[in-house]
Amino acid sequence: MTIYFYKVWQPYGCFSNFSDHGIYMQGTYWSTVEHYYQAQKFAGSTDAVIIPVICSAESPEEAAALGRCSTRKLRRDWDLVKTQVMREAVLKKFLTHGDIKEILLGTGDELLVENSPTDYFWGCGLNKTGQNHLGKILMSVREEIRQLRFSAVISAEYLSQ
Ligand SMILES: Nc1c(N[C@@H]2O[C@H](COP(=O)(O)O)[C@@H](O)[C@H]2O)[nH]c(=O)[nH]c1=O
Repeated sequence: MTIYFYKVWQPYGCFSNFSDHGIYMQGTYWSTVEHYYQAQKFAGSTDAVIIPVICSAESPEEAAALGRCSTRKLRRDWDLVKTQVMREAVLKKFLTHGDIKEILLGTGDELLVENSPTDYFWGCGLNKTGQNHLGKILMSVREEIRQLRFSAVISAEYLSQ
């Protein structure tokens, strides 16, 4: 059965990048994945001064509004790197917070879909034809964490022999 998620207060809200799960990335604490992701749009760009402002935004909504401001200059390679930037942040989130890691692993092999009515890149969009890149990242992070756990069990068994 497909698992749809979107807003933090809805079922599986911890899969949203707006969920209240902070991460350390590059020596800095980011209140949510969304804060980090929006700030990375400006890394190395002439508008990089906005990065600390986004980092200290009061909420993920405010961070997203700052990052989406169309008058600021995005880094030139943003379209090439944004999926990797997002994956690294989402992986860090689930490695940092054990409770939501178990929720993610508990979804087994179910299809995860960000049910955004407006976003056809990260989500599935209103008519469900979107690319669902956030759902795909979550499923790949789930697989990576599963493999890490499997390797740890095998190592422990080997050491105890
Ligand atoms: N969850 C969620 C959203 N979705 C998130 O928005 C981000 C994409 O931003 P951008 O690349 O600037 O279009 C990405 O993290 C996606 O998961 N947007 C919202 O306005 N509200 C929300 O509750």
